[in-house]
Order: sequence, then C-alpha cells, then structure tokens
Amino acid sequence: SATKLREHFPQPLKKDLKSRAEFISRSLKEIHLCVIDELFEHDIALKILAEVKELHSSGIFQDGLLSGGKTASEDEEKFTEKKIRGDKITWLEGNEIHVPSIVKLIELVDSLVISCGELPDGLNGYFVEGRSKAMVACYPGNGTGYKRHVDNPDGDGRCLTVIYYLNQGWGEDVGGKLKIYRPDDSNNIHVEPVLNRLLLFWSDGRNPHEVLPAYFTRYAITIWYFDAEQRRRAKQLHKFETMRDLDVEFALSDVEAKRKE
Ligand SMILES: O=C(O)CCC(=O)Nc1cc2ccccc2cn1
Ligand SMILES: [Mn+2]
Repeated sequence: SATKLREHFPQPLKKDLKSRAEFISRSLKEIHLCVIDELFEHDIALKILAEVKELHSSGIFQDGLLSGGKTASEDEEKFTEKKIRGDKITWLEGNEIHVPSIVKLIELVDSLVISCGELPDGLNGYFVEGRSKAMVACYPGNGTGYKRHVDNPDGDGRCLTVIYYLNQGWGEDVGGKLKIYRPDDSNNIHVEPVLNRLLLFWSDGRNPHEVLPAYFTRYAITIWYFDAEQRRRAKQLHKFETMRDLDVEFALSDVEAKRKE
C-alpha cells in the first residue's frame, strides 16, 4: 500500500519546493510513481475539501465523460461504459475566484512540476510546458469505481498524472483505493485516497490503474501535464478533432511568471 511504501521511500521532512521536487523526481525515476502526504497544513486541506463539497452541492458535477465526449445517458451504445466509470466531474482552469484554496493547490502542484523540470533530468527526459485543466471528480459511493485503464495509452501528449485526494477519515471498509498494476501483477500498489495526499505517476502504460468500488463519497482533483514534444506530434496527427476539456492546454510559463513576481 502507499502507506507501506512510505516506509521504504520516506518523504523529505523539509517541505520546501526543492526538497520535494528532488524527492518526486527520484521516486518517479525509481518506481514510476510518488506519494506525498500532508501536502498542505491540515486547515488548508480542509478548506480545499470544503470548496469541493460546495461545488458538489451546487450541482455542477456532470457524468464522467466517455471517449467521444458524450455522457453515458446521451450515448446509448456507450451505456455499457457507464459501468466502467462511476465518477461525476467538473473542470477548473486554476484562476477561479470562487475556489481560492483549490487554486492554491493547482499553483503548488504547478510549482512542484516546474521545480522538478529545473532539476537535471528531473522529469525523466520529458519537457513539460503545459498542463490540462484540473478535473474535480466525485464517486457517489454506490459501489462504482473506474475500470482498469491507462491514462495515455497512445501518445496524446500527457506524460504525468497528478492526483490530490480529499477523503477525510477514510478507512479500509469503504473501499475506493486506487490499484496501480505492476508488471506480472507482482506487488501492485494500492493507494489509499486519504485527505491531503498527493499522488504522481507517469500517464503511459507504466501505470495501468483502476479505482476499486467505493462505498463513500470519494473526492479527488486530477491534473495532467503535457510533454511538449509528444504534444506537438499528437497535434500534428490531428488527434484533437473534438477539443474536450481534457485536451485544453495551459502554459506553465504564466504560472512561473506569477510565482516569481
Ligand atoms: O481517482 C483516482 O484515484 C483515479 C481515477 C482515474 O483514473 N481517473 C481518470 C479520469 C479520466 C477522465 C478522462 C480521461 C481519462 C481519465 C483517466 N483516469
Ligand atoms: Mn486514470
């Protein structure tokens, strides 16, 4: 489990960008994923959770989009896919004034990724210049999850998946762990989706994963980071007929400029 993982791979006590970036880079290089707990002070984590709950109760969440940009209800033959993922989602750009703590999260994650990129070979040969919108997801807790999949199986440009979990008081009995598969199914990693935990992993076939059936309202915020070269090539291949929320890219340079001012 990710909690056990921390025994072999203790995260740095220092919480400055550089220490964390070095840890993230080493962890991604050695085990293709990284877990950082207590990302924020506890009160900030609770503020992020409160804002997500506010979004949820505002009714803004939609059925998780299936490939082709349709929701299951609209698209009958995709109805079977409904069983594939039970999440409800909404997308944020990272500049919204009504969710200031979620914006703080997005800015910190951007800064961590930028700091990794500034280390020698910090991102395993990827060159990250942009990211997706932030996807706020909620699993309603009716035993649905998200069937085994790879985030970027076909070189669409996304190289790094970053997920921030928000589930206060999570316990084994309510399920909803993220199961990350390892080759020949030996020592798969089960990530407990606990409040204030940050998970990072390479988005390609190195990390097939699935959300195990969840029996509680399970919240998470996901951001994908693009490798400039892979993204350019994917665009050339006209991979983006329909620009889904997932495909919109934001330049990190703006974030960097803002951070330095
Ligand atoms: O919440 C978690 O622990 C991870 C859930 C998860 O894998 N979500 C997810 C959501 C996606 C939405 C659109 C396209 C690809 C996607 C890939 N993965
Ligand atoms: Mn995924």
